[in-house]
Amino acid sequence: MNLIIVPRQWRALLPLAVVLWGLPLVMRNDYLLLLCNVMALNAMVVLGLNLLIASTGQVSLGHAAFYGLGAYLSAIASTTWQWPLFAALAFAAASVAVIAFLLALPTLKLEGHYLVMATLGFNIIVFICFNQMESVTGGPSGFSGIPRLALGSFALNTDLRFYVFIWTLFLVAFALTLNLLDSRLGRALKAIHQKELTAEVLGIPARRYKIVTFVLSTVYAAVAGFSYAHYVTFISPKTFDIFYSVQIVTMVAVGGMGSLWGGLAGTILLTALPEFLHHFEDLHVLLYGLTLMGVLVFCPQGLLPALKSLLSARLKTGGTAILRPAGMDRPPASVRAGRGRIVSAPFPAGHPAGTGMQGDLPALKLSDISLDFGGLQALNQVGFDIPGGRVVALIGPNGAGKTTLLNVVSGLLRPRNGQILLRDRSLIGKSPCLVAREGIGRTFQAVQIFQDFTVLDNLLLGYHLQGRAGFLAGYLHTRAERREEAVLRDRALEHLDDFGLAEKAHSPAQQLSLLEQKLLELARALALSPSILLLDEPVGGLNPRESEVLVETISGLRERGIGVLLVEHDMNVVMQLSDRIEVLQHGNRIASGPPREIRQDPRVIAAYLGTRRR
Ligand SMILES: Nc1ncnc2c1ncn2[C@@H]1O[C@H](COP(=O)(O)OP(=O)(O)OP(=O)(O)O)[C@@H](O)[C@H]1O
Repeated sequence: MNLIIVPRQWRALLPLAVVLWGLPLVMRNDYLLLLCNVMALNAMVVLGLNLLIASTGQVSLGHAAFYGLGAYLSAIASTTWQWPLFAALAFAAASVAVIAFLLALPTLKLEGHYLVMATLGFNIIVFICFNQMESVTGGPSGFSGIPRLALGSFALNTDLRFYVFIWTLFLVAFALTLNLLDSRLGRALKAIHQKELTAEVLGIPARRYKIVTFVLSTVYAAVAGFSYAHYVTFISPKTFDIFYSVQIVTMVAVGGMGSLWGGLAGTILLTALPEFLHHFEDLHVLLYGLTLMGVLVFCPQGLLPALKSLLSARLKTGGTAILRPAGMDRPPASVRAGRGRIVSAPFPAGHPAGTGMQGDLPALKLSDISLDFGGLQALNQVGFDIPGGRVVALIGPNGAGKTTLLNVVSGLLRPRNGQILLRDRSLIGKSPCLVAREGIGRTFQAVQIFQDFTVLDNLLLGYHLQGRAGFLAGYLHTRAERREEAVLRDRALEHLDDFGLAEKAHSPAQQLSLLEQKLLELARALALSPSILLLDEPVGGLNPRESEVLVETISGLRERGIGVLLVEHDMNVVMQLSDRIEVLQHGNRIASGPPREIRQDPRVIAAYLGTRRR
């Protein structure tokens, strides 16, 4: 096997393909062949559902309906309207995609499990339609006379031929899905799944991607439905009821939610199990239930992830696991040597990096921002400017409204009234994703690093906006997509080096010390090429020596013309870093001025400095 031309993510797929294609040579049993064909159809629907779960964390309880729509629409097009099979497939897939889009549009706007409810309801409605629209669907008696699949003049009219066709189709779909998840878009989708708001402030359009992924996942079901209809040549509503949707979700849950390989394992197990348990006659339902319960109780994360954790635990106890090296908590060598400051240009050419105007012209202008949480006035007509190349500190006692103001600026909260202008462009009403695109980067009070991503992948999320490759390029891993990814990786590695993190580029981010995580989060925000950076308690939790590293780094941002809005409780850091200090108390701006004035302002001393914990 030439590992150079086989993409990394496909390497495990090749042995699977060999096993699947070789199986009919040893398995000369028509019944088992039929069972394998059913397995492949289920695996196709599960693959689509797993793509949705892996990338957005959303679950659908309506995939049986999309499977059924694929089957019925292609049956009607090819039988009633006498369309060629290829046209029937295109019609069925496109119609399902449009229906899924219309369903996702209002549903995915809402947070939580509304998609589950909506798809459950949708499945019930579609099932009723299949039964009631007798003149079109044949009603409960079913739809017969569907033409068999054929590739040109080659009819797939035996179980064996269909086996080769459907498993090959599945392997292709599996390979393409692995490609997608391994691409820039796949990285963004996984980020949405884990921390949607963090993904949004990095400029990733979470809602759009969720809708596209949902639509794509239903197309897998439609293609499986098409294959099923033209394999069995007769369909009836019973096959596509809500129980099939539940069965599909169970296969995903048993295998491992969001794990493509786990989904395949779950499908094989749950398709084959009832057939083998039939030997136990009346006991088969009980045994099936016990097996399901056993898997879900002992491996709640699913079979494959459980197996993985078991193997890695074994490796660790055997002393072969990669352990965190001693001294990991110390700042990286480059940082210790004073290289924590950004020394090389982290901003690519052609991006508006550092276009915040230097001097005292405002890059960001906040006016009369007010916001209430129910009866609590968190911000009351707050307004000030942040010039490019300056650090403006926002201080105030706990609950003064500092984080709320950062959330308003970054689009996470919408103020009751007020205006936010970034170089004359209003940010009011813009989503966090659009605000990020306008050139506002931010870090969070509690570090928002994707713990199980590598350090490099975390940083690459900050470069998402600089990529152009879409879903199709991700699926096909086109040459342009690979080239673009390579450029972004080089850029990210260089940027990591500026922060002394290059050596750990391929380590999981959870292995980083707090200082390193904070540096990574800052590096990621800077990867957006922001003109304004919002920093929420950047030195919180760090010791004085570590704080120094960050102070030096933040101070260096001035040279780039980046305007910084710094929320910080550490007064030494505030006095050291800021060009101007804004003071909030109970959502009101009570003072503003250079550090030496604020230090002596009696209102500030009374409101904040006098009451702060020592
Ligand atoms: N989502 C929310 N819902 C209701 N009240 C909120 C919400 N977020 C913040 N608040 C309230 O708004 C006020 C301002 O909170 P905010 O977090 O902005 O304060 P802060 O100045 O950042 O405080 P700290 O220094 O402790 O982080 C507080 O009284 C807080 O309890």
